[in-house]
Amino acid sequence: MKILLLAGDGIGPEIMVEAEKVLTALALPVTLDRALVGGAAYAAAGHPLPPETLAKAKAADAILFGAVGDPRFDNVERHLRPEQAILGLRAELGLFANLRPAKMFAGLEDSSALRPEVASAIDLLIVRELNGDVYFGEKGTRTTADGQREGYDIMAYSENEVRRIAHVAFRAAQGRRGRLCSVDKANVLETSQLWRDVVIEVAADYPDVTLSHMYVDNAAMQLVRNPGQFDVVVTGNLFGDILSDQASMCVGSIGLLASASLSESTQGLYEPIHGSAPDIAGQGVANPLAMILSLAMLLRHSGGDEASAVRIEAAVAQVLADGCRGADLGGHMGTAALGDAVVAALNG
Ligand SMILES: NC(=O)c1ccc[n+]([C@@H]2O[C@H](COP(=O)([O-])OP(=O)(O)OC[C@H]3O[C@@H](n4cnc5c(N)ncnc54)[C@H](O)[C@@H]3O)[C@@H](O)[C@H]2O)c1
Ligand SMILES: CC(C)[C@H](C(=O)O)[C@@H](O)C(=O)O
Ligand SMILES: [Mg+2]
Repeated sequence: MKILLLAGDGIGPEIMVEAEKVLTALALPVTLDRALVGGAAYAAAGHPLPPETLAKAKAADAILFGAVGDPRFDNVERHLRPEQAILGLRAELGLFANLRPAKMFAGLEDSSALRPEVASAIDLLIVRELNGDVYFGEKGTRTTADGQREGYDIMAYSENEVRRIAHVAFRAAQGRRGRLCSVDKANVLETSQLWRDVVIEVAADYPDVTLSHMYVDNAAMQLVRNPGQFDVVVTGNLFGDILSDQASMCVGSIGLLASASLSESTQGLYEPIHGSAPDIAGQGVANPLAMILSLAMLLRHSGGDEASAVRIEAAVAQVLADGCRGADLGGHMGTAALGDAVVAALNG
């Protein structure tokens, strides 16, 4: 398997080193390649997703992605901003299905932003559509009739886009506890009404899955009131982005949530849900566990290597059960020490 490592910006390179340690410890028959992406690529080559990087991504079986984003480039033209790299990869590779699992690790109940008895029940999967919505609709700024500046981003979903993500979500629910909650804003948005109608149509193919619907404002509330009620949540690009960051604090830290971005093929991109964390970059304190868990998802979904994925996940669970904590979880272990602890648990 050919894996492309795109470390990116901020804490991206720091946490990527730890994932590479884990990969080395597993001694799998993989070939690794690297390329610049994000602000690092913009600084070196004038574009956040240079053609060489995109070509390498297309040729890879899987991509392990750190994070992009650099405050130095927050004011460059939008199409050259570091974040365009990840958006470009999602679009160019047809990565429409973003799986973001959030599960309470044993021993972390007191680290949740929620009460331990509420948090301990969390075992959910957010299936976020990744190729549509306001992210990819027509956007711009214009001048209104009365001379004001106006920004706009068109929210749109075609029925085919909804149908294909709905199938992914229903199949995921079949492999879990058989419950799917579709989150939308159908009381206000036409986009969401079509979303809901199509999800209901697709449900006919999955009589073994119990489908429910929830407005996104209520979903945000229910996620902190009683997160244990959720099994699989399917939602659009923007709502999924927001709800997944929220879910991360319900299980203790954004430094724990991994993700898989999947296409129609076995090719996928795997990344933590967090960003480049400029506020802690370069200090060696970033939590590498989301990155390491993203590697596990890579091996499972693109590598077909369930055994290695389970080994990594068990090692991470062991490390957390043993009390290893970085600053994000109220502890003192640095990025490298946490990576070393996972490797030790793998070998132990
Ligand atoms: N997929 C991506 O590459 C991605 C995702 C989200 C944000 N971003 C970009 O990252 C930059 C920073 O964005 P932001 O600050 O809104 O979000 P962020 O996720 O980078 O950071 C939010 C907060 O969480 C903390 N945090 C994040 N990851 C952590 C980790 N592994 N360990 C410990 N603490 C961690 C940060 O220190 C910060 O306080 C922006 O340029 C943004 O566009 C990129
Ligand atoms: C960096 C940004 C474009 C990205 C998104 O909004 O999808 C990030 O927040 C994420 O969650 O991966
Ligand atoms: Mg996000």
